[in-house]
Amino acid sequence: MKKLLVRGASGSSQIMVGESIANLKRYIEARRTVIITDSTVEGLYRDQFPDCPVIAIGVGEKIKTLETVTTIFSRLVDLEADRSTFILGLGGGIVCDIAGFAASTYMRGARFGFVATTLLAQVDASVGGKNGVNFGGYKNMVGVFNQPDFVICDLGLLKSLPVRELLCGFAEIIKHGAIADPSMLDFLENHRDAALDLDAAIIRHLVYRSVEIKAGVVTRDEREQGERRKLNFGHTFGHALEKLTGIPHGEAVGIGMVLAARLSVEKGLLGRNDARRLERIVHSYGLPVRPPVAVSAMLAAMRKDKKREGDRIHFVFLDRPGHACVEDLAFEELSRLAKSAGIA
Ligand SMILES: O=C(O)C(=O)C[C@@H](O)[C@H](O)[C@H](O)COP(=O)(O)O
Repeated sequence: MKKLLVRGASGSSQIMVGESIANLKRYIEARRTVIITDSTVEGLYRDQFPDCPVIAIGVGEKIKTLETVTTIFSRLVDLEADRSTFILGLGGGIVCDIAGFAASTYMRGARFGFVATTLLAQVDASVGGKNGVNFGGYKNMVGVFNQPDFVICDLGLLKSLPVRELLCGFAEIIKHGAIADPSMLDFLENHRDAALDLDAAIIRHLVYRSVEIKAGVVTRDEREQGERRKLNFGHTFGHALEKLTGIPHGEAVGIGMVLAARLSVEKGLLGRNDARRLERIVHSYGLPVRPPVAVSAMLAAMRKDKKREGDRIHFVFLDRPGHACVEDLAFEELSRLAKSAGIA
């Protein structure tokens, strides 16, 4: 097991890559803990849960709402949970986002931690202290920055993931390589089969390196005033796609990265071959690379993105493989770029 630290205003968060759910009792006091999970994870791992009350929510992006949080609050009240109660989110990105938000707001804040059960949650969603829910169909519109005490990334749990869900996690791993580490892109190309087979050493390296990159960025810019915006590479198009089509987050981000790379070429920042290479990598990890809806519709949906400021948005480009830059861009300029790139 290897540990990494995220330092935030609300405290530090210990990310344990390779720790096992079997050791959970070392990190929590079962008699003071309430577990928030989803029905799928409960069905798979209930026998490995410590002996404490369980709140099981439904599955899928559609339940990432304030209504679900309200249900959780009612259950916490019924259970007589108080501020000394520890909330353990045990599941994928949606469970972690909701559990972190419920914990951060229940009685003005209870302590919380996560066991991240999906690849996407381990390399991205559970790390960094963004907790929240969707609102009005738009992604993560209501939430808080608040670091979990710990995150357990049990790599053994990944074996039970449906393939489509596993591939979504690779989208965020590719993103970390694309924005911060060119050698990770080489690694992803050279070890594709082993990575997809969840070879222990390869997946440990990819999860650890992803968390290392993200932990560094978040520690330097927890509140997303500058560098953290780079973690949104592919997400401006991605979130619009999720809103319009309901495709899973990782697939939307994969397509979003391909589009953002093409706009980076159009802007004269990135070489055409580098954009094509990124597209090949995304495709080779079984992820779609073409948007199922018109880019013009995505551009319209982006106007509701929470990163929008007036008629401008912070858009993440690549200026070389393994390096991102952020520009404050007018929507008009974004449309013009998309048109001249031939994608709108
Ligand atoms: O942690 C971040 O910061 C990120 O942007 C990482 C994203 O991959 C992640 O999907 C995040 O939840 C998106 O945040 P949002 O603020 O764009 O909703």
